[in-house]
Amino acid sequence: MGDQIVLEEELKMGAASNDFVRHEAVTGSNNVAQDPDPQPHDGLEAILNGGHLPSAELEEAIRLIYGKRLPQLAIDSSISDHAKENNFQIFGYQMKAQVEQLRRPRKVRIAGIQNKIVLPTTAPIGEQRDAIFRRVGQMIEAAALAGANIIGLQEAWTMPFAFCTRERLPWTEFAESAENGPSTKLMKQLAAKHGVVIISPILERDEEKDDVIWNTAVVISHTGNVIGKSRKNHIPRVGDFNESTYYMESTLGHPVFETAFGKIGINICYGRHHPQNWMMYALNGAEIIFNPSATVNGLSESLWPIEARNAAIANHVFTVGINRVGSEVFPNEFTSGDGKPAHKMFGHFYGSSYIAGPDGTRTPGLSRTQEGIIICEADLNLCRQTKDAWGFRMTQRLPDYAKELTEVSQSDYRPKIIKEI
Ligand SMILES: NC(=O)NCCC(=O)O
Repeated sequence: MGDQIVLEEELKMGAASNDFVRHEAVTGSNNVAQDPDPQPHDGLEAILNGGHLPSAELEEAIRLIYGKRLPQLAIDSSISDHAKENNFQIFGYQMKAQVEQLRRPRKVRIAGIQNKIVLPTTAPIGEQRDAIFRRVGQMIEAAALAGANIIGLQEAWTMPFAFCTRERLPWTEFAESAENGPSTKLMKQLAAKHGVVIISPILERDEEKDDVIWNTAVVISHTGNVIGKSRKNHIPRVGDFNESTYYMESTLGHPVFETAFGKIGINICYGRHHPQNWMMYALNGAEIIFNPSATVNGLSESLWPIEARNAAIANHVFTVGINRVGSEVFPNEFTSGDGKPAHKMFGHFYGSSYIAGPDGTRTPGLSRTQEGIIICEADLNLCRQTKDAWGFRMTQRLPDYAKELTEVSQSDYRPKIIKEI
């Protein structure tokens, strides 16, 4: 309970700062006209839960949208009250498997956390970072108190998503060592204190090797040790996602980490558009694949509910889509290379984090506008059960595709299009 009182105090501070950022975002000079979604809707779940549908139709809508109505996971009222008072959501669901005779259920509570930046992007870098540390630290505490075993954070959670600016300083000051940088130190403490695995996606400065920067997810064991790291395999060159200015594609391949709670892989953001990326983590043995993201409305929202869910189905795994939330305003104008006026605001990061199961069911999403924690108690036996039922591993004909892909990837390859003569 002591923890929870600290949590409450600190969360109040975080919520107050967040309101400030939201206010800045909509009133700052030359931003109002540029914000494509100045008053974002809270999302599908707010519509479904808004009492618009008679109960039979609501049930049918839920079945059609999510696959089925998943049983809710009971969250202690002291935790959900804390969350409400401090302006973040916390929801839990269960994805069950059939009972087997020879294997015990392998229940694991998987959590995803979506957060906003706390201070304006004009604040000193150390202060911005520490304020985010406090807020996310508090949300991790809440997730752990709700029984989460593996907690995934959003892409580059320690900083504003400043890559739109193409400026180096001050943003590259957020980069830190994956092994012993400030966020890793904090995550190690929290992981050991609560016995949870944490996936901490950061901007990495490889201090051991040429000081280069990477987009990296650090995996911290429930013991508080760093198990390893995975890096972003596909770097976007779309819209304002000017990330190729800062870092290169990973050279680490598709590592899978065996944690105390299951085998996990991390497919960072833009990698979710690449089915082979998900597939390689699954082929390397992942049972849960996290997709820490930062993406905005007007670009990817129609893709978001489909991609991680489809990957769960195609690969017989659980997937966790975690997206940043809020609007971020930068001190200097930048352009999007589309002939439109220069602006200071990156669009609206629409949150909507969710968890999907190998059987194609998914949890409802978190809000499009609010910070939150989504938890799913998943029985990992469902991976093998679905594999046995659908058998994609037997029917996917990998050797044939390997041969054809080798041919297609040669520069002199020409598509085999057969035309009527
Ligand atoms: N962070 C990132 O890779 N965003 C690209 C946009 C998207 O993939 O939706």
